[in-house]
Amino acid sequence: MRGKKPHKELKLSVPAQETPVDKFLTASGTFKDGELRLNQRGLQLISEETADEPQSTNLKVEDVQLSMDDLEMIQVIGKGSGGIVQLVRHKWVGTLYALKGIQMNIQEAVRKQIVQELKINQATQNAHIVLCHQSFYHNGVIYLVLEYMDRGSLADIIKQVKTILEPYLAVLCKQVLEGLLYLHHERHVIHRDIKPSNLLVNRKGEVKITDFGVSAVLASSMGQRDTFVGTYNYMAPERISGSSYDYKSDIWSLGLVILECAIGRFPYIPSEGEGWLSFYELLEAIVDQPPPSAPADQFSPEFCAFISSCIQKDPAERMSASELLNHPFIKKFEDKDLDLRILVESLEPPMNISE
Ligand SMILES: Nc1ncnc2c1ncn2[C@@H]1O[C@H](COP(=O)(O)OP(=O)(O)OP(=O)(O)O)[C@@H](O)[C@H]1O
Repeated sequence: MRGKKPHKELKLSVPAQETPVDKFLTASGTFKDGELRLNQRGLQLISEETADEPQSTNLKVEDVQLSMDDLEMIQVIGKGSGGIVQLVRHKWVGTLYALKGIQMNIQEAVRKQIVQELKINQATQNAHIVLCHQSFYHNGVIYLVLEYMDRGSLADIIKQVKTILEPYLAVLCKQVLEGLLYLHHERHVIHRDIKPSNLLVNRKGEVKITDFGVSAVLASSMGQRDTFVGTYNYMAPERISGSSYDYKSDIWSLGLVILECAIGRFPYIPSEGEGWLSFYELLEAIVDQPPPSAPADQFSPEFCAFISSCIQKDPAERMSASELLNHPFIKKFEDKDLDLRILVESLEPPMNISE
């Protein structure tokens, strides 16, 4: 088996229990799961105590509720494990949105992800988190109306530029850390799926975190009870080995992403001339091998130290988001007035859309 090409993205789908969709639908076509109500007129979260009371049809929405009829489809811009993401335009106002549709084939794990994503999105407002304007349920699909990030994801960017220089990495990383600081400290949320395709960029040079499908609100300590549907490449060793984990698992993932952007390839490589034997071999490498590091002959001491402060196998040795925001690598470029716009303007946008 040796000599095989490395897997690009290793994904594992856990077998899930199917529950008939009508278990979650009321007679009026409202998707209902615990404290969550979602229909064509929008989303409502109600407290657990009132969850079993008769349904109020009076859903509260902040603004005028969007429906499918208001949106003109432009094109598909992405595909994730939950469904497709389309670029849409508001027919009357002209605003562009990314419409993420999640098919309600209603497997237990998928349903949990959606409910989680809706709850976290509903409560989250930060300059470095992709805004979810609204959500609605339509014909068996749950839709999230997301802020459109017109330069796509970091995965799209590194496909084009191969590597990103340290000064830009510092600016980019600072924005992700601010998003993580908000999630960890203010919302007590572990994102759990920080990876290049979940860090989105716009033409203003803003970087924002998205995709809360597998995120978790940390109560006291987090065990290994959750099933995970997604990419394992960026997963921290303590999560792979089933130990308890916390916010620091996001820091590990961020470190790997930033190192990947710097060196132009996923940091774990198989031994010379050999491919990964299997998905499990990579997981084993993450758990058993020393963590990857930035080559000292190619990068500044500050950058190497920053990467090492993130990619520590012992989570207690990893810095927190707030500590990393004060790291010399981030500080070094803070007063240089560097704008990520300069980098993104030189790139091909994922598609040509005129607003
Ligand atoms: N708000 C958005 N603006 C612009 N593009 C987006 C937006 N949200 C998602 N996309 C694009 O759609 C792709 C798919 O997103 P999605 O969150 O469904 O899955 P993913 O993170 O790529 O994969 P997975 O579901 O396996 O985690 C993203 O990689 C990105 O390119």
